[in-house]
Amino acid sequence: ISTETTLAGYHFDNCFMNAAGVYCYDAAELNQVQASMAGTFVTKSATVMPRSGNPEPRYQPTRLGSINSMGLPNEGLPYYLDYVSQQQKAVPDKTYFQSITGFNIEEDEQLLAQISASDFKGVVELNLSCPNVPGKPQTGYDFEMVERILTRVFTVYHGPLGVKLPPYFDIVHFDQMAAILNQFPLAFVNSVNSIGNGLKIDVATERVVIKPKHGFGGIGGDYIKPTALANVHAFYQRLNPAIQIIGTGGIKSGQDAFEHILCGASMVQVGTALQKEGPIIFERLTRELQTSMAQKGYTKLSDFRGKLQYLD
Ligand SMILES: O=C(O)c1[nH]c(=O)[nH]c(=O)c1I
Repeated sequence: ISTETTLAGYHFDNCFMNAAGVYCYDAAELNQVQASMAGTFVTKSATVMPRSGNPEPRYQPTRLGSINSMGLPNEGLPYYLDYVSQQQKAVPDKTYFQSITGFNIEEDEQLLAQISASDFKGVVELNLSCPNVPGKPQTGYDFEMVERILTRVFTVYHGPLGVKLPPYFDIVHFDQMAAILNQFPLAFVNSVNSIGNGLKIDVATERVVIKPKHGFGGIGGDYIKPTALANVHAFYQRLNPAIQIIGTGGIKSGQDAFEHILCGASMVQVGTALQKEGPIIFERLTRELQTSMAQKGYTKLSDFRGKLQYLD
């Protein structure tokens, strides 16, 4: 029973990987995902200059998931390009993901120019959905801006590239975003990023649990799985089949991954649960997914990918 997959024309031995932001800040963390059963890794979203991010505490696990307002801390794109370049030489038969995010179109173009000038041979994940930089709106909710960004991006960059989207909650928004995304030769769409600007409260102290933004932060974990599944399936139904789906959100078991794939995902990313259990989680998730598949007589992901049935 195989959990291998293909994305952007590349083969991956396993369909599981980390979600950007989790276990991918530096070489110490990335090495652990690289050494795990994950099929590959994606780096922390990289910006033009290194960033220290928001004041701590800025991440809190909760009983049902997590809340974070990291504020885009990262070592800057050159750091990650160097790391990936090393891994391309050390472990050449794997394809890696570089996440990037600019503060405007010019920065997006600058980041992509840096990638083009490097020996990077992987897949770019353009993050359009960071909810935690004060004053920076979630680009994914500004449809005209998304169209302008993608028009510029595909004019200047010609390698495999996908976008990380925020969750949408309105059918008309799925229709409008799909109409924009279908205009571009995207390798994939990754749904979903955290549900932005949630609030977790410590009732004993009557205080919020993270410092930035009066305690407001992106929500991950069990809370967001129904929204994640809906976004995966909505785009799977609407997008040109050449644009694959990466499913992210609420995956903490093999069955959760099965559900994302049934909704149409070709790759699944793990955030909150990876943060809690560490990269060893990929062994359990892979085993559990294989068990789910075996119980249903499936031997490969394409046996059931996108085959969610309706009641009508
Ligand atoms: O606060 C962050 O760094 C962050 N946190 C998230 O939950 N999603 C994102 O895309 C980012 I860039």
